[in-house]
Amino acid sequence: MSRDALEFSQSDRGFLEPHLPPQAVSAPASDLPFTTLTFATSLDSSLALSPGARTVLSGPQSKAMTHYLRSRHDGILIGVGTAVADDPGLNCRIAGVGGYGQEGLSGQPRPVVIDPTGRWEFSEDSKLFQLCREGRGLAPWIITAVENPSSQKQALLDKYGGRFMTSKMLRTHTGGHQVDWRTLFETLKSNGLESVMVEGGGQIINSLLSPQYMPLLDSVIVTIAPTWLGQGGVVVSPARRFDEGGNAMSAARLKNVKWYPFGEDVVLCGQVIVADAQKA
Ligand SMILES: NC(=O)c1ccc[n+]([C@@H]2O[C@H](COP(=O)([O-])OP(=O)(O)OC[C@H]3O[C@@H](n4cnc5c(N)ncnc54)[C@H](O)[C@@H]3O)[C@@H](O)[C@H]2O)c1
Ligand SMILES: Nc1nc(=O)c(N)c(NC[C@H](O)[C@H](O)[C@H](O)COP(=O)(O)O)[nH]1
Repeated sequence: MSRDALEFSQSDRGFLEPHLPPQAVSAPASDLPFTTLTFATSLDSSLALSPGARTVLSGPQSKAMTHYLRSRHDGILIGVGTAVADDPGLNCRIAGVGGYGQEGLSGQPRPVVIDPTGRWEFSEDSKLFQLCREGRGLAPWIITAVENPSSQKQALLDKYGGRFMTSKMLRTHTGGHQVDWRTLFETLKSNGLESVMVEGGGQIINSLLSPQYMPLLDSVIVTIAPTWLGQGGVVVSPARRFDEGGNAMSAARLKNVKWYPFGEDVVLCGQVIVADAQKA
């Protein structure tokens, strides 16, 4: 068994099962993948000390939980801010998956990176491609608005079995890009991803927690670490909502909530409450 493989107990798996994509029973036909929003946060709702900083929040048990979640999803989606800040591996290191005690790549999720302008300068040295070489992870699919991405990057993706997927994106009033999440998730499903976990970062999560897109989320699993990162961090805080009378209301709330302690952290599982008017 690989020395860096992580263990996650059967009893802990049992707790999480109701919040995960269905395993054996065939789910009703849908154009959408089962989508889980999952991230680790501080007590002041920060994901990281600053946008460019890789910040460890999860303790060993909840880190193993995140890797178990990775084994239970076909895809793992992040924004380019996270790719640039973290040089992430985005593979699954649970004992018994491909590359960690088993031949092949079974149980390894497909990394999906949202990079509208092609600013992720990845290379052979990026952790993700190192893992591909070691037979411990899949190459990424990069969702971009760039019509002709760099041929050097294209060649690297071709070499490891990744790809660019060009998607039309709207521009926001601040000059940013806005992917149509429904179309994107449908595309991921039609390319074979039956389930997707979204890991962050802040901009991606805040976007998905807008009224238009939150109906796309099937499950929410949040690790809360007993620490305050302080002001200036990358914060999960979706845009404020107002009712018909113009009064401020909460942006989103969970139902069917369960809390599980994992070491010093607590893991919150639930489903976003969606009003009838939000259902497409
Ligand atoms: N604690 C955790 O669980 C966790 C998880 C992920 C990332 N992080 C941290 O979060 C930080 C990065 O977060 P961030 O908010 O700066 O970056 P991000 O990962 O959310 O990426 C932001 C970029 O993604 C693209 N993007 C985001 N939303 C989009 C949308 N709706 N449509 C089209 N493109 C979109 C844009 O190019 C944007 O610049 C890093 O420090 C990372 O370490 C922490
Ligand atoms: N669950 C969780 N706890 C954390 O404390 C933390 N910082 C992240 N961050 C998620 C983000 O997506 C990171 O980029 C990947 O966690 C890096 O992934 P690797 O370990 O390199 O595979 N996620």
